[in-house]
Amino acid sequence: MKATEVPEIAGAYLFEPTPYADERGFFCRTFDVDVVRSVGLDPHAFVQDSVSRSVRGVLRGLHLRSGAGEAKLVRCSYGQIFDVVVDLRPDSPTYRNRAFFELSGETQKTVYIPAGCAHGFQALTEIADTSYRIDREHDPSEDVTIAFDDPELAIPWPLPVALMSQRDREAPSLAEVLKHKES
Ligand SMILES: Cc1cn([C@H]2C[C@H](O)[C@@H](COP(=O)(O)OP(=O)(O)O[C@H]3O[C@@H](C)C(=O)[C@@H](O)[C@H]3O)O2)c(=O)[nH]c1=O
Repeated sequence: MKATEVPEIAGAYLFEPTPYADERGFFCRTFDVDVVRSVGLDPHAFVQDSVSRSVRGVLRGLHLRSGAGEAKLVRCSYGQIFDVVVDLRPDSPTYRNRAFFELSGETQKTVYIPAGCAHGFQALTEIADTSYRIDREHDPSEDVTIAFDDPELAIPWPLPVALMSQRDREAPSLAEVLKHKES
């Protein structure tokens, strides 16, 4: 497994596994304590693993966590997603940068997203399963949502939006979220 820095987002990493393919399909390691530790992350920090299933065109996000935030490992375990990270840490050298990834069940790449960044994705295949590891227990009272179509962010979502949660549909703009954060 290879770990590389994500140039657009300070402290973010991309983990690329080496799949072993044969006539049955493939085998591939998706998490390796030694590799995670080699880039300075604590592999034992992760406390919850989750998966979401989405149908084609579903958009989830952009989500941010208030308080201490939440670092996460994100991987598309089946299908394909267009994945988006936005740096919203005011003290970061890459503040307000965006990064885009194509994650898929074929490559099994994992993105490490530092706390303080917003995250969202769109499902590109009929079914797309997205797996997470998070470093703090989920707490819905800390959920923050930013409009997926915020003009300042101008994210090039590849497909028309098929479905979104009510929370995501009603999300405020980035400017409103940042104003609230500062007050
Ligand atoms: C995210 C999450 C949700 N839930 C519950 C709450 C709710 O009843 C149900 C669905 O939650 P949501 O609608 O928030 O799920 P979803 O919109 O898929 O939220 C996810 O979006 C992507 C973009 C992320 O980055 C994730 O961290 C997470 O915020 O699952 C948990 O129990 N644990 C969790 O970690």
